[in-house]
Amino acid sequence: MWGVALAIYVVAVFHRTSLAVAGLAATERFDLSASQLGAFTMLQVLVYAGMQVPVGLLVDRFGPRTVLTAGVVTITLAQAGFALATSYPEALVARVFVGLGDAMTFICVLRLVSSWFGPRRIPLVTQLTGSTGQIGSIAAAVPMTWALSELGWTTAYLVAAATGPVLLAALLLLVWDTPEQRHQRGQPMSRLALLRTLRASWDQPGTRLGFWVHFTTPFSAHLLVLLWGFPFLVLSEGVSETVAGVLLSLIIVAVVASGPVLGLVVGNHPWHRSTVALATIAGMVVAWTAVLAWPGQAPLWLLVVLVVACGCGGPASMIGFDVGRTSNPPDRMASATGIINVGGFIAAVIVVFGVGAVLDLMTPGSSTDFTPGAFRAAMSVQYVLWGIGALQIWRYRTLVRRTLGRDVVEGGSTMVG
Ligand SMILES: N[C@@H](Cc1c[nH]cn1)C(=O)NCC(=O)O
Repeated sequence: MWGVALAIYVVAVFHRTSLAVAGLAATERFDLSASQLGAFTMLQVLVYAGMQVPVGLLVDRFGPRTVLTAGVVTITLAQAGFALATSYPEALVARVFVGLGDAMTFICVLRLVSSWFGPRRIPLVTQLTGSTGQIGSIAAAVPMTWALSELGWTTAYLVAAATGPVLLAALLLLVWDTPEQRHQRGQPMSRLALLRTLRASWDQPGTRLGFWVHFTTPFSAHLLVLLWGFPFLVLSEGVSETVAGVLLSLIIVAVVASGPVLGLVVGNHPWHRSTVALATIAGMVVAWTAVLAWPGQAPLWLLVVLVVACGCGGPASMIGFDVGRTSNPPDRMASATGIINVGGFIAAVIVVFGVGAVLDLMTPGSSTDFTPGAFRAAMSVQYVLWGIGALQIWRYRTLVRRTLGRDVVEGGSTMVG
């Protein structure tokens, strides 16, 4: 069951990131400007984030199997549509539906993990799920580059979409909502009741703690991988483009390698989950401070330390989901997961735009010849988010520790009420 759910998540991450290496091909095929190309990713991510809370509510109501089925069908048809699109509007609509299908995946997989595994195993399996999922983005890089050049746009994307029917068959055959029930439905709810459920999830200090953990831990890795890592390393730290590429790939290696370690630590010491999150944040702050304060260009070993520290932030963000799980009753778990997942998205958007804005401010005219000084100031935007996030984590961890006894948390049980 978990293998099938995990494969669906890996493929969703693949579809999500499959445009990253196809930018040039997309520009030629649809005759796009740079901002039109950016709109693909922006729209897809916005839909993904905007759907987190509604999808969480749908999972609580209809069960993960049903919503995951809808997700696989949606993302497969969307990717097939993207393969066949011949105009910019058609391709844009296809990317919107890729974001929609993607939004239906992760929450369902986490819900299945919490129904199928024992409380002590859940943190480790959750981490393995998150880390393994990132393999999808590796598959979307090298094999997709090859497929685009050898098979061409339409065939490459159609082959990617062809995984859908296979996954759908496996899902329908093997995935049940719980070991006892094929479908686990929640109560039908009026709009008012839905709002009440959301309110109740948000009112739980544990959901807020999860939100702030997910807000504070992964944005540094997103900042480097999504946009600014490459120019920062090349223009400010003076490494070659090849070394910059290797350092950015090392982030994914750190994500995949540190996930299981964090899962084991958190599974064995659930009372200290937020301490682990805070320690990971402290590690990133120290590494960034050393790099930014280093006179001139930082040595390579320090840049390696930096990317590894940032990579650990991805798995640390999964602690947020675990806190949300143990702070909410099962029938509200998915909506709490949706709320928590939005935290990481908000922080990533703020930091990517914040760094861009400071770079623009520090660089006269419309030049993109950013200086090391401009990069130092721009990257320092992160301290504001770390500061706010760490304070909120501290605040809500104090509240959660008052609400949930240590024995309850260490028993790994899901809170009821
Ligand atoms: N925190 C990420 C997943 C992750 C795990 N390890 C590194 N990254 C997350 O929230 N993912 C949501 C999704 O839909 O992928």
